[in-house]
Amino acid sequence: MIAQSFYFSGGRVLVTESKQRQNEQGTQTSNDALAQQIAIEREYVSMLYTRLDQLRAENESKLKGVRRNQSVGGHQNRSERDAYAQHYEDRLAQLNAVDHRLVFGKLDMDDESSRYIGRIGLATEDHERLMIDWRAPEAGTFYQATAFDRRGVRSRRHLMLERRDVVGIEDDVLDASVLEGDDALHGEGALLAALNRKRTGRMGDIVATIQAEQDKIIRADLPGVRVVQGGPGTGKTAVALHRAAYLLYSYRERLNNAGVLVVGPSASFMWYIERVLPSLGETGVVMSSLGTLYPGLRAVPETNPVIARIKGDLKMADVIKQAVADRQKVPAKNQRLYVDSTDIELTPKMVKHARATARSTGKTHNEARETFVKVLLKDLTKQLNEKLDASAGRAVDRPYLQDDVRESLDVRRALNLLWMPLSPETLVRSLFAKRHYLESATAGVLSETERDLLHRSSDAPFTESDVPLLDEAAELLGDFSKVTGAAAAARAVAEHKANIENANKALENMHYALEDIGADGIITAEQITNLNEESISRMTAASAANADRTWAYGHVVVDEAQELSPMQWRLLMRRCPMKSFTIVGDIAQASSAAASKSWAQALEPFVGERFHLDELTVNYRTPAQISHTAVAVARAAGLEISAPRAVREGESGPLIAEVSPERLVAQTVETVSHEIEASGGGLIGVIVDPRQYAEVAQAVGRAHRGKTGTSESALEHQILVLTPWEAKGLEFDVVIIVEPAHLVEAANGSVGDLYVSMTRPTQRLHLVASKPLPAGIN
Ligand SMILES: Nc1ncnc2c1ncn2[C@@H]1O[C@H](COP(=O)(O)OP(=O)(O)OP(=O)(O)O)[C@@H](O)[C@H]1O
Repeated sequence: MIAQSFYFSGGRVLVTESKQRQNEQGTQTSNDALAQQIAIEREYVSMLYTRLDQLRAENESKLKGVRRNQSVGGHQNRSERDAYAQHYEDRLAQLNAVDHRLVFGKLDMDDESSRYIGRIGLATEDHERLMIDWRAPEAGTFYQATAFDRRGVRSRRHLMLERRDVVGIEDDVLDASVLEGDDALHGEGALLAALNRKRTGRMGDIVATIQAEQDKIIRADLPGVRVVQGGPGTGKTAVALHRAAYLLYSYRERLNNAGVLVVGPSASFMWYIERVLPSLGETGVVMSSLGTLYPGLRAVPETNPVIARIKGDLKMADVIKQAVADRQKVPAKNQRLYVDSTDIELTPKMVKHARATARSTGKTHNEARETFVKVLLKDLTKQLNEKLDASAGRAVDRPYLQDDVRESLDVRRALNLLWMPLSPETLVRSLFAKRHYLESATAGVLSETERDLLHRSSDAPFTESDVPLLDEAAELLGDFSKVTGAAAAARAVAEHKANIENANKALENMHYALEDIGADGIITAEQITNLNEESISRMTAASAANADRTWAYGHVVVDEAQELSPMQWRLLMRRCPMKSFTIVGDIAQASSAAASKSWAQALEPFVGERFHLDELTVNYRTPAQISHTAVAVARAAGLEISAPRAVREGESGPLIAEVSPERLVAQTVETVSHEIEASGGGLIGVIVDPRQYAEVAQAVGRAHRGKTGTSESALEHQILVLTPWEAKGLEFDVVIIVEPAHLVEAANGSVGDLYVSMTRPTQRLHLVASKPLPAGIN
């Protein structure tokens, strides 16, 4: 395959040839011919943008029309119009999202036809095809055709755009006479240009330069569990997200309603990837980090790895089950209860019988409670009736008696204490805070030491490793809101009242906006409130799914999946009963204490051996010299890793500054200052062990005020100070690792965190050390 790149810049055609084939082939293409080619492409691309603008204008005007009429008419009409409005809004959002690099490829086929490949499909008003969506089957050849297997393609052209203008073209001539091997990179010039671009702190899409081994995974069928193993920088995240976009396109009917869930390790990682799918025109995907998988909760990290390992073990499912069973109590002895002024007796035997009947329903704790209460009320009423009959000396019909028993304070208190309605939060909180619950639930499962580690105060925040436990509890406890229905209804009424008040205030300010949509004077505060509440109730599948723990997704994408504990896997498997998963990760990068040792071990409890394993082998991120050193460090520590082939050579291997302990922080600050200049405004990641985090973050922040981000909510800064966990999955132009030996120490001697941190840069890696450097770095 011959790759020829031509960049057009400032009115000049710059010709570059990759692999220096130009001279060998003697195919010096004249600048005039190239300018002519670029002019042809410019004209076509300009026509595509005109069509895009036209479609936008059409959709905008249709949307305006629907909105103008939205508030009038009956409920049925309104919901139809809502559906239309939603449709136009979605389409408009998609058309707006694809402006940047709208088109990026062209195929010239053997039959003399041409196809343009872009972010979406475009056609003329007469349905004549102008551009094919990259996900369509006919676009597959753009990514898959090779000189070995041309698939009817004569030549593949990569178009490079700046704003709406074509600035370069690159042709892969699929010529079997100059076969190079099937693993050659496609559109190498375009690829390298993308890889050398400055990082923005946000991941971008790779749709223009997807490589063949990646494309095969992206376009794989929907059903089943697909694991993608790959070393650092091999494009696992990129592939996973593009696959989500592909599946949503190809299986829209099935996935639109069920939705797709994308799970990543941390909030910083979710922030890093959150723009990729919208840039591909897909907005309806639910994104969640491991800490937010339980609706309504933002869990804090679990800082103690031993606790994380204990809570991540599947044994915890039995612990939670026992914890729930422990809340279905039997009193040790008879209890005297007063109904009006008569006393009756609640015996352990009666409670055991009621409990067995309730449990045999197979319902959840909160639902089965109804049966428990019903059985006991019946027994107690019978007892009371007999007692009253005995004292009256005759049998009397007393239909009101069951109500008297139910309303007795004594009875209510007793039954509540025996089988309390519970929320998952209450169950898990008291399990860890109350010794007797903890002992009972973990007897025979955990050791005394493990139990002590789990014990904590009742006001401790929930951690990430509590999330699957809460989920497990929710599964066994069932719907808590039903039990607390009266309170919830009262809350809803109060909320509605507050909404009307807000709408009243808003109306005062909305005068002009309402005039614009032709509704001024027609709409009341009550109507606005109803409209808003309705639109909340017709939330998109994505937002509804996000708020609902029991939502069954059509597909789940798990990134950095090597970190998941068995309990986290158990939770995710519950989220997708169809077991349609894309799982990407690198077992060698695992650093969480609860992580599995292999994909087979991680998945076996849930799908047995029924998963498909793919491997990615090319490292697109890290320059070769840096990745060699990272691999050497991993191997010196006995990690078995297969090193991916790096696409690029860099300037050098890691740059090492060995200093005294007193100089460590100052040297770090100086390196940052130097790189602000040297990297020409590039993104700089300072990675430091949590124990030294505060000191380093403060020093760097003080020196570079306004430029430094030191928390997950400040990731848009040029300089980021992060722990290795937060840096997972991210990338920077320049990385500075502070005291590499500490990263190993903090991970109990494992080099996983250091290995991951060393593979974050796209350009340069600095190691600032006062302690001896770990083996493998020289
Ligand atoms: N085909 C491609 N074209 C252009 N850029 C690519 C391509 N494949 C990957 N990249 C880029 O390479 C970098 C690494 O990709 P990505 O983060 O997906 O790798 P990863 O395997 O998830 O890495 P890690 O496991 O180390 O976090 C990203 O900047 C991504 O955009």
